[in-house]
Amino acid sequence: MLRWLTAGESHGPSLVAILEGLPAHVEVTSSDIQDSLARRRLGYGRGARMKFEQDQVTLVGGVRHGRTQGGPVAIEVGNTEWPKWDKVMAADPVDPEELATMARNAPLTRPRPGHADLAGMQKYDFEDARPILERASARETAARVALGRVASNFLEQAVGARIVSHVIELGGVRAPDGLWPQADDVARLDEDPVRCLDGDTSQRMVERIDAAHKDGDTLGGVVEVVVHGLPPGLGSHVHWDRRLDSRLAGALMGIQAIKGVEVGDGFELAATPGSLAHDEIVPTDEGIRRVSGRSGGTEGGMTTGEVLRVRAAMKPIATVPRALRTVDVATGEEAVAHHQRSDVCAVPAAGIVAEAMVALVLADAVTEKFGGDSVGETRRNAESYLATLRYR
Ligand SMILES: Cc1cc2nc3c(=O)[nH]c(=O)nc-3n(C[C@H](O)[C@H](O)[C@H](O)COP(=O)(O)O)c2cc1C
Ligand SMILES: C=C(O[C@@H]1CC(C(=O)O)=C[C@@H](OP(=O)(O)O)[C@H]1O)C(=O)O
Repeated sequence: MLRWLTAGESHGPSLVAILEGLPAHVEVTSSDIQDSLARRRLGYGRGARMKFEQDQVTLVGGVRHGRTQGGPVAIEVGNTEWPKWDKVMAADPVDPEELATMARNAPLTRPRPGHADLAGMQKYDFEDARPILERASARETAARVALGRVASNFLEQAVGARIVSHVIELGGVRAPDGLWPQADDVARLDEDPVRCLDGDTSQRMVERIDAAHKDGDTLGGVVEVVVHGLPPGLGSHVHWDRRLDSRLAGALMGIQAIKGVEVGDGFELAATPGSLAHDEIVPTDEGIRRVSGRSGGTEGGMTTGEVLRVRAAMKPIATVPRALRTVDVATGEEAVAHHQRSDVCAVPAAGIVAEAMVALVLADAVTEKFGGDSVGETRRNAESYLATLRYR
């Protein structure tokens, strides 16, 4: 079983993340993690902060000479903007007179609709939205992507599975149906401004972002995560919380701003007759296969061994430049929501975060099915399972 946690605030000194339960000998380096974090910063429509801030990775524990040791992996993602926030976000008390002179520390009393601000202030008893928004911010997804890279190295080394995501819809512009990336398409997708496989659609998505930016508006969209090379039988039909689709859906819904998840053709299947909705099973030279991939590679809460495909729908960025109405909680009067800067659209980045969440769920399912205290042992267990499958 894998366990993982993140801690840290958006403008704190760093984010920290711990992953426990991985076997020894998973090859991973700080530069692998740095590469994955750089991918999360990509994407047309992200705000100024993505350009001036850097992620500084330190592997604090669990890895020696490029390999895991079997203990918890601890990663720190430092934030180069910290010196500007060292008083406002200090852990220890700061002289209130000094704080009072800092514009950055002015209480945020006009909660932004679509954010955790108001419900968080009510729940945690704060008159200032700062302590809420600092932890609610999607800055935290950097820590998840760092852990996700360790998990995805494990998946590739243990069972040969490879993960790739792409943007299939952005601001209402939709890519043609049926386009799925191969694992080797990652570099090409990373070069596209919106990580879309289809060049014409990508161009229209970029134009839509430009129009929204000009209008003081923001956009959402849909990402799809595709995993090649998974064995059949990860997850289980026997109980709701062991079903892989349930675990994937929970993990994806746990990403900031994700409002819907589909497995395979998801909602479209609900409108399709049964004769056309399922993936027929046929004998082939490579063994028993499905003729289509509508189910998204799971049946009965288990992987089928076909391509896994899950989608996540992201709502538009909530800090809308064209100010939304709110209430100033200091006065009780009508007001407009706080806005300093924000992304116009972060759908491409959400795809990278979704890859990380899928990697963590699958790595957990692989350790559960195959066990192993070294990655070699996990691999041997997986190979022996595959070799003895009666129906393949
Ligand atoms: C990668 C990523 C980047 C985001 N960037 C912003 C942003 O710049 N501004 C903003 O208002 N919300 C941004 N969000 C969404 C917020 O973090 C916030 O959590 C969300 O709007 C609240 O949604 P929830 O109700 O699903 O938690 C981003 C989300 C993700 C996944
Ligand atoms: C910092 C990151 O994303 C931030 C997520 C975010 C939000 O409200 O979620 C708001 C923006 O931050 P700020 O309000 O400070 O401009 C984004 O830049 C990041 O992804 O590393």
